[in-house]
Amino acid sequence: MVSLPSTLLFPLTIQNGDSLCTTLAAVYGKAVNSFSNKQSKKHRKVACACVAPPRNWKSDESSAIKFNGSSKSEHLSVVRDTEDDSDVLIECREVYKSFGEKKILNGVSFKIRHGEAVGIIGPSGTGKSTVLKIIAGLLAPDKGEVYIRGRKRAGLISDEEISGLRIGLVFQSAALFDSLTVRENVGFLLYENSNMSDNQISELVKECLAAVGLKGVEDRLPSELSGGMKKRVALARSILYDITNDSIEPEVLLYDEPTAGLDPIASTVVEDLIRSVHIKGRDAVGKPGKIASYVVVTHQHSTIKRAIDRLLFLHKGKIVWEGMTREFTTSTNPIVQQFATGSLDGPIKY
Ligand SMILES: Nc1ncnc2c1ncn2[C@@H]1O[C@H](COP(=O)(O)OP(=O)(O)OP(=O)(O)O)[C@@H](O)[C@H]1O
Repeated sequence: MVSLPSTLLFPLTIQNGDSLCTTLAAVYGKAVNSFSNKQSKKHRKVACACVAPPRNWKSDESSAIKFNGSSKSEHLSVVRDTEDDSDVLIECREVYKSFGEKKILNGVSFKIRHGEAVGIIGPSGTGKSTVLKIIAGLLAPDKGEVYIRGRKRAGLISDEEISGLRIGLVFQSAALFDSLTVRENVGFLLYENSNMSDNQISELVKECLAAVGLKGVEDRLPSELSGGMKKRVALARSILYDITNDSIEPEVLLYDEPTAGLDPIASTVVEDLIRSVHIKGRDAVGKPGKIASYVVVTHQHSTIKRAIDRLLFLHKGKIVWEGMTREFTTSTNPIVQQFATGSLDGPIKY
């Protein structure tokens, strides 16, 4: 049973022409405009979050790096001594995905460990968002496996009875429901899926908004917010969880281009927020963050430098390079060099 309040669902690109709200509502299993009437608070299975019994973690190792055989890294700062995978939260093993005739992923393998801040970079259209959707269980791979805390996920997240790890996807577009207030947007899944009272949810929403530096906006509609504020609201929604649920599961957040379209200063704010809600950060009210690990898909250099410790470079359906962020600009890999400098000359052709 999964009742993850903060997990957002569905591809960024809505393929069938549905509005985002309609589509999200469909995923949540009800129409948005019935939201205010519904107070049944019944638990329901939603298409999200993930698998496996809790384990004990080793100490945090944000700079931990592990190779999967399909990629190379240079100048390793930290080499893990053994094959101890007890801190692996998510693993993609030889994942393939095509859309029709179009082969997108061609054997993608990597691991996300507890405490990590990982970035996925690479040319446009190379399948980065597709990887996030596969990790989130919104798309099933054609071939290959996804392991969540060591347990193989059979198909889509919605098909399975799962627990042990919450996975949240933060959309590039913020994906707020236009007709709902900020409070209703942030608390949406708790109103829908938890047994918490309205007052409890309201308090929690307030706390989460404060954690991302937003106060007094609960009654506003999304149309009354700036783009950067909307992103913060989306972030607040992603860190909200049911405090009455006894099982404390680690959470991995997946950010799809969180700073796209923002000015440099607004980008810095969002980058720092991403850091602040991580377990190694402190949020806007000084509390330690709750997010165990996160994965960011981005094209922005500032985001790579500021919010990411380890990078995976996706090209032609494979991870062709991985390494620590500081190795990115000094890499001798021609693909990485071309990407880092934005040069037209090199192996990446448009
Ligand atoms: N549901 C889908 N149906 C058909 N094609 C799809 C679908 N989702 C993605 N694609 C195609 O798969 C390819 C990879 O898309 P994806 O969004 O994962 O790339 P990306 O690396 O995130 O791109 P960008 O950096 O431009 O955001 C694109 O050619 C896209 O058109």
